[in-house]
Amino acid sequence: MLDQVKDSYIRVSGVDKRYGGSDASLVLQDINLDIRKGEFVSILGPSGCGKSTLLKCIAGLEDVSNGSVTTRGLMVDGPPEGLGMVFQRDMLLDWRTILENVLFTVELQGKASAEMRARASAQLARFGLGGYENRRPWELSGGMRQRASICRALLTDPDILLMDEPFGALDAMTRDDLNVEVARISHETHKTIVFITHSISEAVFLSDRVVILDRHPGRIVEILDIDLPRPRQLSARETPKFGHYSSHIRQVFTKLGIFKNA
Ligand SMILES: Nc1ncnc2c1ncn2[C@@H]1O[C@H](COP(=O)(O)OP(=O)(O)OP(=O)(O)O)[C@@H](O)[C@H]1O
Repeated sequence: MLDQVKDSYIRVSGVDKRYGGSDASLVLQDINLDIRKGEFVSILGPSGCGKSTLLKCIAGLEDVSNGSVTTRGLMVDGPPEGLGMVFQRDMLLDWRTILENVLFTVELQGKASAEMRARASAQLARFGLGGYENRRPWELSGGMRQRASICRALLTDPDILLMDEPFGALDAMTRDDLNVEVARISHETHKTIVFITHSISEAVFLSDRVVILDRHPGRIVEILDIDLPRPRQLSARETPKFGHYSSHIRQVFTKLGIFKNA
């Protein structure tokens, strides 16, 4: 039984999702996905295919219309314990300092303490933000802000991390830098991570498996295993195997009519 839960630490089973009434159009259709404990899974697909909706269903922020979602063997019917989220917009509050922002969620949960404060400071230092604790978000670059929001998500040491296109708004160099950071977190902490992205190379670089979605309605067309050694550095992107995975995904999107000029 324990192994079964480990192999389907997150289980999405026969999930359909419509927003609105039963005659509203399907956003997700028959999604089936088992994510193992400690696995890094990316959800890759075109705009509007339902990636964020799928993540919200896993996070218990949206109800499913059919099917079920479980985490650690328990039905999801609201945000589960031990789950951290990072969004595309960093959601930092301008009137709070960076340290106060990192502490915001634990404050809401009534768990703020001197120990949490010390942990938040240590976390910020680890993410290259030592000395910025008392700055306001608008004094930081986009990459630094996103680092702070990752610190906030990690503060209570959740073993599941859901990341909704966290680096989509960042420049390419900052994004590369944060990709390496996230790969490090995954490798060192063995958290179970579900990561939404539009970027093929980001998905291949980070993942153990890439889930490829089509749109209208959103459905899984392929789940690709990425067999590249870890820990991964950016140089992994120059290897033939990396090129093979990327070109395979491009071909899938071309066949689906999503890429016209591949
Ligand atoms: N709260 C909502 N109410 C009604 N429709 C919604 C809601 N949220 C999303 N949708 C619709 O569901 C579909 C999928 O949206 P979703 O944001 O999940 O896609 P996505 O793949 O994450 O898109 P993007 O990559 O552009 O962020 C879209 O047609 C969107 O308009």
